[in-house]
Amino acid sequence: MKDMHTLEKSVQIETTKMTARGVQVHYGTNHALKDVDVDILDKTVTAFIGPSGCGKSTFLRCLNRMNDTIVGCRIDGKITLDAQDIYAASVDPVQLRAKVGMVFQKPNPFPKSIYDNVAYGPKIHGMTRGKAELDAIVEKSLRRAALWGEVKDRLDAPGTGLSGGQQQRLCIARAIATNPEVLLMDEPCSALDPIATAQVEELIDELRSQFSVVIVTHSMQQAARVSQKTAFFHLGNLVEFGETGQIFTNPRDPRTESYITGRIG
Ligand SMILES: Nc1ncnc2c1ncn2[C@@H]1O[C@H](COP(=O)(O)OP(=O)(O)OP(=O)(O)O)[C@@H](O)[C@H]1O
Repeated sequence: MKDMHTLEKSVQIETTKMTARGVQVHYGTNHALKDVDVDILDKTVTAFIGPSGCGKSTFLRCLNRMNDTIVGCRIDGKITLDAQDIYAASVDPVQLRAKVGMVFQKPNPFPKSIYDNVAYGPKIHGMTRGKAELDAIVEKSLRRAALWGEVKDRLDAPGTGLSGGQQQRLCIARAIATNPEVLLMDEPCSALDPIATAQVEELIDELRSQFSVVIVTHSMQQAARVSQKTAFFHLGNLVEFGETGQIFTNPRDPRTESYITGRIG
Protein backbone atom coordinates (compact mmCIF):
# COMPACT_ATOMS: atom_id res chain seq x y z
CA MET A 1 0.00 0.00 0.00
CA LYS A 2 2.79 2.33 1.02
CA ASP A 3 4.69 1.57 -2.20
CA MET A 4 1.61 2.38 -4.26
CA HIS A 5 1.23 5.69 -2.44
CA THR A 6 4.89 6.55 -2.99
CA LEU A 7 4.58 5.64 -6.66
CA GLU A 8 1.50 7.84 -7.12
CA LYS A 9 3.29 10.70 -5.43
CA SER A 10 6.36 10.43 -7.62
CA VAL A 11 4.27 10.14 -10.79
CA GLN A 12 2.44 13.32 -9.81
CA ILE A 13 5.70 15.16 -9.10
CA GLU A 14 7.26 14.18 -12.41
CA THR A 15 4.51 15.55 -14.69
CA THR A 16 6.10 17.71 -17.38
CA LYS A 17 4.44 21.12 -17.78
CA MET A 18 6.68 22.80 -20.32
CA THR A 19 9.36 21.56 -22.68
CA ALA A 20 12.02 23.43 -24.65
CA ARG A 21 13.80 21.75 -27.53
CA GLY A 22 16.64 23.23 -29.54
CA VAL A 23 15.84 26.78 -28.42
CA GLN A 24 18.14 29.40 -29.90
CA VAL A 25 17.83 33.15 -29.43
CA HIS A 26 19.56 35.83 -31.46
CA TYR A 27 19.47 39.56 -30.70
CA GLY A 28 20.59 40.80 -34.10
CA THR A 29 23.96 39.10 -34.54
CA ASN A 30 24.35 38.25 -30.84
CA HIS A 31 23.72 34.53 -30.40
CA ALA A 32 22.41 34.79 -26.83
CA LEU A 33 21.00 31.29 -26.33
CA LYS A 34 22.34 28.13 -27.96
CA ASP A 35 20.34 24.98 -28.44
CA VAL A 36 18.62 24.75 -25.07
CA ASP A 37 16.67 21.61 -24.17
CA VAL A 38 14.84 21.55 -20.86
CA ASP A 39 11.76 20.06 -19.21
CA ILE A 40 9.92 22.19 -16.64
CA LEU A 41 8.03 19.93 -14.26
CA ASP A 42 4.64 20.66 -12.80
CA LYS A 43 4.39 21.69 -9.14
CA THR A 44 8.14 22.08 -8.95
CA VAL A 45 10.41 25.08 -8.46
CA THR A 46 13.11 25.26 -11.12
CA ALA A 47 15.99 27.70 -10.59
CA PHE A 48 18.02 29.20 -13.45
CA ILE A 49 21.51 30.17 -12.29
CA GLY A 50 24.67 31.36 -14.03
CA PRO A 51 26.93 34.36 -14.47
CA SER A 52 25.65 37.70 -15.69
CA GLY A 53 24.79 37.74 -19.39
CA CYS A 54 24.63 33.93 -19.74
CA GLY A 55 21.04 34.00 -21.03
CA LYS A 56 18.93 33.15 -17.98
CA SER A 57 16.45 36.01 -18.38
CA THR A 58 16.39 35.58 -22.14
CA PHE A 59 15.34 31.96 -21.74
CA LEU A 60 12.80 32.82 -19.02
CA ARG A 61 11.21 35.37 -21.36
CA CYS A 62 10.97 32.76 -24.12
CA LEU A 63 8.64 30.74 -21.87
CA ASN A 64 5.82 33.29 -22.10
CA ARG A 65 6.83 35.02 -25.32
CA MET A 66 7.95 38.23 -23.63
CA ASN A 67 10.80 38.38 -26.17
CA ASP A 68 8.22 38.84 -28.96
CA THR A 69 8.18 42.54 -28.26
CA ILE A 70 11.97 43.01 -28.56
CA VAL A 71 12.95 44.35 -31.97
CA GLY A 72 15.67 42.23 -33.61
CA CYS A 73 15.09 39.23 -31.35
CA ARG A 74 14.76 35.89 -33.20
CA ILE A 75 13.70 32.69 -31.48
CA ASP A 76 14.16 29.24 -33.04
CA GLY A 77 13.31 25.82 -31.69
CA LYS A 78 10.18 24.59 -29.99
CA ILE A 79 8.59 25.35 -26.62
CA THR A 80 5.46 23.61 -25.44
CA LEU A 81 2.98 24.09 -22.62
CA ASP A 82 0.96 20.94 -21.95
CA ALA A 83 2.33 19.61 -25.26
CA GLN A 84 0.99 22.61 -27.24
CA ASP A 85 3.50 24.69 -29.21
CA ILE A 86 3.36 28.16 -27.57
CA TYR A 87 4.77 29.80 -30.73
CA ALA A 88 2.05 28.32 -32.99
CA ALA A 89 0.18 30.92 -35.08
CA SER A 90 -3.06 30.03 -33.28
CA VAL A 91 -1.69 31.01 -29.86
CA ASP A 92 -2.59 34.47 -28.56
CA PRO A 93 0.41 35.71 -26.51
CA VAL A 94 -1.90 37.65 -24.17
CA GLN A 95 -3.83 34.48 -23.33
CA LEU A 96 -0.56 32.59 -23.00
CA ARG A 97 0.71 35.13 -20.46
CA ALA A 98 -2.40 34.60 -18.36
CA LYS A 99 -1.37 30.91 -18.12
CA VAL A 100 2.35 31.61 -17.83
CA GLY A 101 2.53 34.62 -15.52
CA MET A 102 5.56 36.69 -14.72
CA VAL A 103 7.00 38.59 -11.77
CA PHE A 104 9.87 40.96 -12.46
CA GLN A 105 13.03 41.93 -10.66
CA LYS A 106 11.79 45.32 -9.56
CA PRO A 107 8.30 45.42 -8.05
CA ASN A 108 6.22 47.20 -10.68
CA PRO A 109 2.67 47.76 -9.43
CA PHE A 110 0.41 49.70 -11.77
CA PRO A 111 -0.34 53.29 -10.66
CA LYS A 112 -3.71 52.09 -9.43
CA SER A 113 -5.26 50.97 -6.17
CA ILE A 114 -4.21 47.72 -4.49
CA TYR A 115 -7.59 46.27 -5.49
CA ASP A 116 -7.31 47.32 -9.12
CA ASN A 117 -3.78 45.95 -9.44
CA VAL A 118 -5.08 42.47 -8.64
CA ALA A 119 -8.43 42.85 -10.44
CA TYR A 120 -6.81 44.00 -13.68
CA GLY A 121 -5.95 40.56 -15.16
CA PRO A 122 -9.26 38.84 -14.31
CA LYS A 123 -11.09 41.88 -15.78
CA ILE A 124 -9.23 41.97 -19.12
CA HIS A 125 -9.53 38.20 -19.49
CA GLY A 126 -13.28 38.33 -18.73
CA MET A 127 -12.90 35.86 -15.88
CA THR A 128 -15.75 37.17 -13.75
CA ARG A 129 -19.44 37.95 -14.14
CA GLY A 130 -19.74 40.60 -11.48
CA LYS A 131 -18.30 42.59 -8.63
CA ALA A 132 -18.83 39.87 -6.00
CA GLU A 133 -16.86 37.35 -8.04
CA LEU A 134 -14.11 39.86 -8.70
CA ASP A 135 -13.95 40.73 -4.98
CA ALA A 136 -13.55 37.04 -4.22
CA ILE A 137 -10.68 36.64 -6.70
CA VAL A 138 -8.92 39.73 -5.33
CA GLU A 139 -9.21 38.46 -1.77
CA LYS A 140 -8.11 34.93 -2.68
CA SER A 141 -5.10 36.18 -4.64
CA LEU A 142 -4.00 38.54 -1.87
CA ARG A 143 -4.37 35.73 0.66
CA ARG A 144 -2.34 33.35 -1.50
CA ALA A 145 0.33 36.05 -1.80
CA ALA A 146 0.37 36.38 2.00
CA LEU A 147 -0.60 40.06 1.79
CA TRP A 148 -4.31 40.11 2.66
CA GLY A 149 -3.85 40.71 6.39
CA GLU A 150 -1.68 43.74 5.73
CA VAL A 151 -3.89 45.44 3.12
CA LYS A 152 -7.49 44.31 3.66
CA ASP A 153 -8.43 47.63 5.28
CA ARG A 154 -6.92 49.80 2.55
CA LEU A 155 -7.70 48.13 -0.76
CA ASP A 156 -8.39 51.54 -2.31
CA ALA A 157 -4.95 52.89 -1.42
CA PRO A 158 -2.39 53.10 -4.21
CA GLY A 159 -0.27 49.95 -4.74
CA THR A 160 2.78 52.13 -5.15
CA GLY A 161 2.42 53.32 -1.53
CA LEU A 162 3.29 49.88 -0.12
CA SER A 163 6.77 48.87 1.05
CA GLY A 164 9.09 47.17 -1.46
CA GLY A 165 8.40 43.70 -0.07
CA GLN A 166 4.63 44.34 0.00
CA GLN A 167 4.75 45.68 -3.58
CA GLN A 168 6.48 42.50 -4.72
CA ARG A 169 3.84 40.36 -3.00
CA LEU A 170 1.20 42.59 -4.66
CA CYS A 171 2.82 41.83 -8.03
CA ILE A 172 2.73 38.12 -7.16
CA ALA A 173 -0.98 38.47 -6.25
CA ARG A 174 -1.55 40.22 -9.60
CA ALA A 175 0.26 37.44 -11.44
CA ILE A 176 -1.65 34.63 -9.72
CA ALA A 177 -5.08 36.33 -10.02
CA THR A 178 -5.50 34.94 -13.54
CA ASN A 179 -4.91 31.43 -12.22
CA PRO A 180 -1.69 30.76 -14.10
CA GLU A 181 -0.28 27.28 -14.49
CA VAL A 182 3.33 28.44 -14.53
CA LEU A 183 4.82 31.42 -12.68
CA LEU A 184 8.06 32.92 -14.00
CA MET A 185 10.06 35.03 -11.55
CA ASP A 186 13.05 37.07 -12.72
CA GLU A 187 15.21 37.76 -9.66
CA PRO A 188 12.10 38.53 -7.60
CA CYS A 189 14.01 39.26 -4.39
CA SER A 190 16.91 41.33 -5.68
CA ALA A 191 15.29 44.61 -4.59
CA LEU A 192 14.12 43.28 -1.22
CA ASP A 193 15.58 43.24 2.29
CA PRO A 194 16.26 39.89 4.05
CA ILE A 195 12.88 39.81 5.83
CA ALA A 196 10.88 40.50 2.67
CA THR A 197 13.09 37.99 0.82
CA ALA A 198 12.31 35.32 3.39
CA GLN A 199 8.57 36.05 3.02
CA VAL A 200 8.71 35.77 -0.77
CA GLU A 201 10.77 32.56 -0.55
CA GLU A 202 8.21 31.06 1.82
CA LEU A 203 5.51 32.08 -0.60
CA ILE A 204 7.32 30.44 -3.52
CA ASP A 205 7.40 27.19 -1.60
CA GLU A 206 3.67 27.45 -0.95
CA LEU A 207 2.80 28.37 -4.54
CA ARG A 208 4.57 25.23 -5.71
CA SER A 209 1.64 23.16 -4.45
CA GLN A 210 -0.47 24.80 -7.17
CA PHE A 211 1.87 25.88 -9.95
CA SER A 212 5.10 25.24 -11.63
CA VAL A 213 7.52 28.03 -10.62
CA VAL A 214 10.63 29.07 -12.55
CA ILE A 215 12.97 31.50 -10.83
CA VAL A 216 16.05 33.29 -12.11
CA THR A 217 18.40 34.06 -9.27
CA HIS A 218 21.93 35.29 -8.68
CA SER A 219 21.87 33.84 -5.21
CA MET A 220 22.99 30.23 -5.07
CA GLN A 221 21.77 30.07 -1.47
CA GLN A 222 18.34 31.10 -2.68
CA ALA A 223 18.38 28.51 -5.48
CA ALA A 224 19.37 25.86 -2.95
CA ARG A 225 16.66 26.98 -0.52
CA VAL A 226 13.67 27.26 -2.86
CA SER A 227 14.18 24.95 -5.84
CA GLN A 228 14.00 21.25 -6.51
CA LYS A 229 15.57 21.49 -10.00
CA THR A 230 18.40 23.75 -11.09
CA ALA A 231 19.62 24.72 -14.55
CA PHE A 232 23.10 26.20 -14.88
CA PHE A 233 23.68 28.47 -17.89
CA HIS A 234 27.04 29.68 -19.17
CA LEU A 235 27.74 31.80 -22.26
CA GLY A 236 24.31 31.02 -23.74
CA ASN A 237 24.58 27.26 -23.16
CA LEU A 238 22.56 25.20 -20.75
CA VAL A 239 25.52 23.41 -19.21
CA GLU A 240 23.80 21.27 -16.63
CA PHE A 241 20.27 20.58 -15.47
CA GLY A 242 19.31 18.32 -12.60
CA GLU A 243 18.18 17.90 -9.04
CA THR A 244 19.19 20.98 -7.03
CA GLY A 245 20.94 18.87 -4.40
CA GLN A 246 23.02 17.11 -7.04
CA ILE A 247 23.95 20.34 -8.85
CA PHE A 248 25.22 21.91 -5.63
CA THR A 249 26.91 18.92 -4.05
CA ASN A 250 28.00 16.81 -6.99
CA PRO A 251 28.02 18.83 -10.25
CA ARG A 252 28.91 16.78 -13.32
CA ASP A 253 30.37 19.58 -15.42
CA PRO A 254 33.58 21.39 -14.40
CA ARG A 255 31.99 24.72 -15.42
CA THR A 256 29.14 24.19 -12.94
CA GLU A 257 31.63 23.32 -10.25
CA SER A 258 33.69 26.45 -10.99
CA TYR A 259 30.57 28.61 -10.76
CA ILE A 260 29.21 27.18 -7.54
CA THR A 261 32.63 27.36 -5.90
CA GLY A 262 32.94 30.98 -6.98
CA ARG A 263 35.65 30.59 -9.63
CA ILE A 264 33.53 31.96 -12.49
CA GLY A 265 30.86 34.61 -12.54
N1 LIG B 1 16.63 43.32 -25.00
C1 LIG B 1 17.84 42.92 -25.43
N2 LIG B 1 18.35 43.41 -26.57
C2 LIG B 1 19.56 43.04 -27.03
N3 LIG B 1 20.34 42.14 -26.38
C3 LIG B 1 19.90 41.63 -25.23
C4 LIG B 1 18.63 41.98 -24.70
N4 LIG B 1 18.45 41.30 -23.54
C5 LIG B 1 19.56 40.55 -23.36
N5 LIG B 1 20.43 40.74 -24.38
C6 LIG B 1 21.74 40.08 -24.52
O1 LIG B 1 21.58 38.69 -24.44
C7 LIG B 1 22.60 38.09 -23.64
C8 LIG B 1 21.97 37.37 -22.47
O2 LIG B 1 21.37 38.34 -21.61
P1 LIG B 1 20.38 37.95 -20.42
O3 LIG B 1 19.83 39.21 -19.87
O4 LIG B 1 19.43 36.92 -20.88
O5 LIG B 1 21.40 37.27 -19.39
P2 LIG B 1 21.22 36.97 -17.86
O6 LIG B 1 21.93 35.67 -17.62
O7 LIG B 1 19.80 37.02 -17.46
O8 LIG B 1 22.02 38.18 -17.22
P3 LIG B 1 21.85 38.92 -15.80
O9 LIG B 1 22.11 37.88 -14.78
O10 LIG B 1 22.91 39.97 -15.82
O11 LIG B 1 20.47 39.47 -15.74
C9 LIG B 1 23.55 39.21 -23.25
O12 LIG B 1 24.60 39.22 -24.20
C10 LIG B 1 22.69 40.45 -23.37
O13 LIG B 1 23.47 41.57 -23.70
